Amino acid sequence: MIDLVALTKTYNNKPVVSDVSASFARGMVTAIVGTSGSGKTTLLRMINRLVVPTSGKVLIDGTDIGQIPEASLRHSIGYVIQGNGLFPHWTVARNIGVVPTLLGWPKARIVARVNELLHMLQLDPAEIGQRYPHQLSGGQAQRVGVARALAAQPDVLLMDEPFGALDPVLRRQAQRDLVRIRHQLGTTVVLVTHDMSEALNLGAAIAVMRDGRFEQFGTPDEIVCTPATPFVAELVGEVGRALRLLALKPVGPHLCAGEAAGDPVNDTASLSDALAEMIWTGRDKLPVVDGQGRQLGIVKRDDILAAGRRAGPS
Ligand SMILES: Nc1ncnc2c1ncn2[C@@H]1O[C@H](COP(=O)(O)OP(=O)(O)OP(=O)(O)O)[C@@H](O)[C@H]1O
Repeated sequence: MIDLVALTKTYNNKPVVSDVSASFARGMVTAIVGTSGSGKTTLLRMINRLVVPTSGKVLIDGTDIGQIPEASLRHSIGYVIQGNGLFPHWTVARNIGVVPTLLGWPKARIVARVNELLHMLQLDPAEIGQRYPHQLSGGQAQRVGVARALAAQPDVLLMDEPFGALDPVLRRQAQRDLVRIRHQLGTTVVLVTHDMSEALNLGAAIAVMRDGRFEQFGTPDEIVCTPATPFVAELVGEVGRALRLLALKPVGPHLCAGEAAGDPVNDTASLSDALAEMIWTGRDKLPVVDGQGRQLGIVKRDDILAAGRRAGPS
């Protein structure tokens, strides 16, 4: 758990982060979203003390990070930035092993850890490990940057616009990597992005930042359905709100008994994916299966439409 307590940073008497208090849940992705200059990066960098707060504090699992020596703090928190920040004259393997090396891990353990991370990020250690950063594609370099941040098994991973330089296909892949990593490792992730769709897709909680403050801090559902201010509503976008909502909800809870023809959807697919499949194939119900391909029931178009409708009087 990360607690921000009245966290404030001023530069030249101008507040850049103003009196922010919030708790980010352990093992979850918290997304910080906002326009350029709203203070997202400054807030993120106060969590690993790359920026020292003017006042207030950050607690990680109850410990004030101001009390932890800087070197051990940085080593215990993974940090991923846009453009990956790899050392250009070092091989991929050496780049990934940098923090374990600084921590004095035995060589064999470092090699094993580097290989394990490359495998986890679906990169072939034999092929990629000995390359230099300029010999990698953008997507590969981004994955190596993530592997490096995870090398010393941090509990917390800070990510600052980590997917900003990737094309849309690689971006989706990298987002899926993040979901998998968090699931496998239970890492607490704080993700800075200016892209509300990315925040809604990845965040269990979302902080919408403006002028150094949190305008709203809530679940994706709350941000979409009950935006706290006109600014949040504008970021979410009035148009397409129903589809955003459907993208957040899985098919599973909307299952019902019955028969339907054609290709099935998975119960973990989103309602928006199920609806898109219905539109594309001209069906009004789809068979639903679980991860092992077992039939669970069907999902109906009318139920999906109802799930995307706003609650309360229209
Ligand atoms: N070291 C610094 N000295 C003075 N001002 C700074 C410093 N670092 C950041 N700022 C200012 O603080 C404000 C917030 O910057 P920050 O980088 O945190 O915003 P951001 O929301 O991450 O923006 P972006 O999305 O463009 O990266 C900006 O006005 C920036 O110019």
